[in-house]
Amino acid sequence: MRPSLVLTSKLVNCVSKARRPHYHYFPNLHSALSNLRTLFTMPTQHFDALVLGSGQSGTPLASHLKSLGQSTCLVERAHIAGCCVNEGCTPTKTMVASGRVAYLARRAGEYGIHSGNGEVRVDMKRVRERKRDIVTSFRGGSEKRLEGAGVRVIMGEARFTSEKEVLVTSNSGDGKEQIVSADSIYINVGCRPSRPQLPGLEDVEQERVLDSTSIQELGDVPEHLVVIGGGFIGLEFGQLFRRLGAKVTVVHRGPRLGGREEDPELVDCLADILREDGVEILFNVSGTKLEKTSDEKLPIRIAVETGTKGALDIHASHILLATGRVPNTDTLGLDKAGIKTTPSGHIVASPTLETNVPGVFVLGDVKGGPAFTHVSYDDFRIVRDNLTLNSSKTEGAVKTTEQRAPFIPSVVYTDPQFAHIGPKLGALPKGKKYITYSMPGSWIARGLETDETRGMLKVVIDSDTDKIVSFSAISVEGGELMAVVQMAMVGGLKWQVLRDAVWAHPSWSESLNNLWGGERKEITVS
Ligand SMILES: Cc1cc2nc3c(=O)[nH]c(=O)nc-3n(C[C@H](O)[C@H](O)[C@H](O)COP(=O)(O)OP(=O)(O)OC[C@H]3O[C@@H](n4cnc5c(N)ncnc54)[C@H](O)[C@@H]3O)c2cc1C
Ligand SMILES: NC(=O)c1ccc[n+]([C@@H]2O[C@H](COP(=O)([O-])OP(=O)(O)OC[C@H]3O[C@@H](n4cnc5c(N)ncnc54)[C@H](O)[C@@H]3O)[C@@H](O)[C@H]2O)c1
Repeated sequence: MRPSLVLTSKLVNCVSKARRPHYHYFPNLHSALSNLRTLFTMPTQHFDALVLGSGQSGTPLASHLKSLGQSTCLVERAHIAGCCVNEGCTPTKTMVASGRVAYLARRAGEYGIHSGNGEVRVDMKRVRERKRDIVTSFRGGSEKRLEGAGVRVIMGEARFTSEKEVLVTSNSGDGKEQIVSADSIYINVGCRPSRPQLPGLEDVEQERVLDSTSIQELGDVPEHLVVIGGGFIGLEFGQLFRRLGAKVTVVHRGPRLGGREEDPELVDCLADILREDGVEILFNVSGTKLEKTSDEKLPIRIAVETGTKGALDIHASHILLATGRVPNTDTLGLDKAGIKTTPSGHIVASPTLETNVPGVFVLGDVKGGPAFTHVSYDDFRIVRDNLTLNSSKTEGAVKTTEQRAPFIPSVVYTDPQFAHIGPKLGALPKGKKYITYSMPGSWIARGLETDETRGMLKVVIDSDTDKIVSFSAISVEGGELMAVVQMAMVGGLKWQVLRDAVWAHPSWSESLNNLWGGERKEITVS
C-alpha cells in the first residue's frame, strides 16, 4: 500500500476508535495524536504480512507468505537465520566436530595409528575459522532464499507501537527509524543468554566472562574454564573445551545432571563419561561468589559451597555463563499491542500459535516450552498448513502444537550424544506400571568394532499396550538411533516389532534387536 493510503486508513482507524464509548475515548485520542505525529515524521510502509525476527520459523515463513502472493516484510535486528545458524546449533556442532577429532587423535595409538610425535596440538584460530566459514555459508543460503522469494528485508530492531504496527530502528548505526504495519504479524524473536545475578560477577574482567555466543569467538584455548550451569550448553561446551585442551569445571546446582524429571541412571552414566574425559563436575553448588585476583593466568576466584566437598575456591581463567536463556520480549513493546506474556516474559500462544491479539502469531523459543530448532521449524509448518487450510476453505484438520507434544526429541551433543524422546521418567503418570529395558553400550557390536562403547540404551514400555513410551540413547550417533525408535513410536508399533526387525549388521540400530535381552525392570512412578 502507498504511504498516502496508509495515512488515510490510519486516520479513519483512529477516528473510528475515538467514537467508541467514553472509557475508550481518551486513550484512543492519545494514540491517535501519537500516530499522527509519527506518521508525519517517519517513512511508513504497510504490508499484508510482517515477520519479526529471522529465526527458524520466521525465515521460511516469510518466503512462504510471499509465495502466497502476500506482500511480506521481515525485520531482523542482528543477522538473517537467527540463533541456530549464527550462534547456536550450526557453529557449536561444527566446533564439537573439531573436539571429536582431537579426542580421536589422542586415541589414535589405540587403533594402531601413529603420526608425528603423537602430540595433539589445537589451533583454536583454525577451529574458529572453520566455524565462521560454515556459519557464513549457511547464513548466505538463507539470505539468498529470502531475496529470491522477493521478501522485503529490513535490518533493524522492531518495537510494537500498536496492535498491527511496529517502529523499526535501523541497526546500521545511523539511528534511522521507520514505521511498518501489516494485516498479520508473526513474532519469531527468540531468546538470548541469561545473565545470573552472582555476587562479584561485574567486578571481574568482563572479557573473561563468556556466554554461549562469545565463547565461540575465542582465539586461544582458556587455561581453566569454569562453566556455571550443567544444562545443554554447559555440557556441550564443557566437554568441547576439555577436548580442545582446557581444564574444565562445571558448577551445577542440582544433585545430578539434568532437572528433577531426568532418569538418574542415564544422567549418572553421562556424568561418568564426562568425568572420564577429565571434566570436573561439582553438584549441589550454592552461594557462588566471584572475585578478581592478581593472578595473571587465573584472575577469577570463584567461591562455592558444594554438597559433598564443602566450601571450595576455584581459580579460573574464564567463566562460561550457561544458566538458561531469556525471551527477547523486554524491548519489544508488547504492552503497546496488548500482547500477553507469562511471568517469565514468554509470549502466550494458543495451540494454533495465535497470541491473544487476533492476527498476531508467535513462533519459536519466545513462546516458551522446548527450545529447539526442530520445534521452531514445526511452528512454521503449523502456521503454514493452517494458512493453506483457511485460504482453500476446504475441510481438514487444523494443525496444533498439542498434536506433536509426545514426539519432541532432544539430543545433547556431547560425545557420546544423549538422545531422548518421550516423557522423562519423572514426568510419567504417577501410580501406573511400566517396564524398562536397558543395556550398556558394550553390548553393541558396532561400538566394539569402533572402540566406542561408552553409554547405554534404555526404553520405557507401557505394560498394558506394549507400546514404547520413551527411549534414551547415550551413544555415538545416539540421535540417529533414537530416530529409528521415534518412527516406531509415531507409527504406534509394539516393542516386539523392533526386537524382531532385521537390521543391517553391523549398524548402531542393530542394537534394537538386543535391547530386550538387557536388564528388565517393572516400575511404578511414585
Ligand atoms: C549455543 C546453542 C546451541 C544450540 N544447539 C541446538 C541444537 O543443537 N539443536 C537444536 O534443536 N537447538 C539448538 N539450540 C536452540 C536453537 O538455536 C533455537 O531453539 C532455535 O534457534 C529456534 O529459535 P527461534 O526460531 O525461536 O529464533 P532465533 O533463532 O533465536 O531467532 C530470533 C531472531 O530474532 C531476532 N530478533 C530478536 N529481537 C528482535 C527485534 N526486536 N526485532 C527484530 N529482530 C529481533 C534475533 O536477532 C534473531 O535473529 C541451541 C541454542 C544455543 C544458544
Ligand atoms: N543440543 C541442543 O539441542 C541444544 C544445545 C544448546 C542449547 N539448546 C537449547 O538452549 C537452551 C538453553 O541452554 P542452557 O544450557 O543455557 O539452559 P538449560 O536450561 O539447559 O540449563 C541451564 C542450567 O543452568 C542451571 N542454572 C540456572 N541458574 C544457575 C545459577 N545461578 N547457578 C548455577 N546454575 C544455574 C539450571 O539449573 C540448569 O541446569 C536449552 O534448554 C535448549 O533448549 C539446545
